[in-house]
Amino acid sequence: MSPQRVVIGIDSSTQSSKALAVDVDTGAILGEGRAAHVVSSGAGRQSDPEQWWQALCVAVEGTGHAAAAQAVSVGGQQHGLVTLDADGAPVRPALLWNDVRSAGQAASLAAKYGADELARRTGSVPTAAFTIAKWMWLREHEPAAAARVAAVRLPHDYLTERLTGEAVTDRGDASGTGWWTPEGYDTELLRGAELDPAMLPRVVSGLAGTVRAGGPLAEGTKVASGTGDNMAAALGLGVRPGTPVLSLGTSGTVYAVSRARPQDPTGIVAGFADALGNWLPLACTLNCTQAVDKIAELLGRDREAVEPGGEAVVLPFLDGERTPNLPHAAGLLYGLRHDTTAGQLLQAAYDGTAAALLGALDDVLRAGGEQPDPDVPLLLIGGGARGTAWRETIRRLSGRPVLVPAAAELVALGAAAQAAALVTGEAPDEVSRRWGTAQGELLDPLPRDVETVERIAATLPRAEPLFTAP
Ligand SMILES: Nc1ncnc2c1ncn2[C@@H]1O[C@H](COP(=O)(O)OP(=O)(O)O)[C@@H](O)[C@H]1O
Ligand SMILES: O=C(CO)[C@@H](O)[C@H](O)COP(=O)(O)O
Repeated sequence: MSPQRVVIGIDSSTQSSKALAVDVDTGAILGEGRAAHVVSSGAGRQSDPEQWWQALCVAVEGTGHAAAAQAVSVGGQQHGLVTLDADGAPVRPALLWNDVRSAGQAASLAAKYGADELARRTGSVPTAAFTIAKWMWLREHEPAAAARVAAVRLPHDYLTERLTGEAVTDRGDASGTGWWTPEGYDTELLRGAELDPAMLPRVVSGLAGTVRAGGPLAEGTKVASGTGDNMAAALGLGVRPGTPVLSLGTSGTVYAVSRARPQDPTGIVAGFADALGNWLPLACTLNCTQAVDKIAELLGRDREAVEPGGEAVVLPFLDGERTPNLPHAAGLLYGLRHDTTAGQLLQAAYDGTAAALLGALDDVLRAGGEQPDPDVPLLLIGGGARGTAWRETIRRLSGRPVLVPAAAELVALGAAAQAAALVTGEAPDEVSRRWGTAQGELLDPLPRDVETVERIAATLPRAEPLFTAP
């Protein structure tokens, strides 16, 4: 019998690091580790990159297979601005994807270059989430810190560099910066943002380097390029173009792999690259599982204790919002009556959250050149996909069949597939398909609850004046 071949895939997401040790030949999960991250509250959202590295080490050790792993790869939360000084130490905490303080800088980019032009060049009209807006915010608000910056990284680049010593990124995560184009970094946009391209990592695919001494893994272990967490989940599912995916995590995302390059000038759909040679049109909400959990907590109810009926509408924009692009919004409850129950209010929070994502689903497919087909199952992933109330809400508001993969950690699995590809020579998405990672429970379609969808859609424009900048 040939010896077992093991790889480790890591998901460094907003709330935590998760690592899976996976058998390369069978896809069996041999061990799992995790460690929580601290995210700042109040004005802005920040995390200390050093803390991600410590969490990665704990999670990798928690798999119980760190020493045996033949290869490793990191999927990470997208867009975050990691700034390093000349010694490679963080200049300040990373500005995260859900920090909306950079909304003004995103708006000024659109005003300067035009939304059409930005979408044509970079695939996306940047919102506050994009790294370029964060860099501009830093230069404006903390010039002394910006002046000390010698290198700019994304979260997964930073971790790959801690593992290997190599300053590298991949096309998928790079496509969320706002300065990447398929031909390379956009030097004009970088000049406008006063960022020296020499401070950016090289874009690689496949092998990023090997593990250097001092971390949780054996020296010389192969390290794959890694990618952004949504690109990693797409790889982890092995999805083919046109299959829609909806992810319920800290962020809500809806996306599909496409062969055509998306360039949506409305800004609803971000025109990301996937981690291979295709594209990943994606819409993202800032408020997803945590907003619903917060409302359940305020109501003093278990997150599953929903009740049908009533006419309440919750626009769950607790952190401001990105889809729709309302960075200055706050949460709103409308339609309260004497007979509204707490369970109905909680259901309204699920509905408002899901409607924002599902409303962008067809836009995502069309941006990638696909015709939406309501009979194609929607793949439902992320922590929220474990919950019955979430599943039923998505079924009812989408009217589609919903497939919930049995595998829970698809970002870590996608990273593991990248690592396994280095061992076997296969393409990472072929590895995932061989592992059968998308298999799971297929839930039949429910009749679409058009009344609720329309009630939410009608409330938003009426509330919009409340959501503009004070
Ligand atoms: N059984 C469950 N039912 C509903 N929601 C859940 C369940 N387990 C976890 N969650 C939600 O999943 C979220 C974490 O999702 P995850 O995809 O791991 O997040 P991240 O975006 O940080 O990777 C938590 O905020 C929690 O609300
Ligand atoms: O900003 C986006 C996508 O554009 C987010 O999806 C981040 O990538 C964070 O992901 P999670 O921590 O929620 O997985």
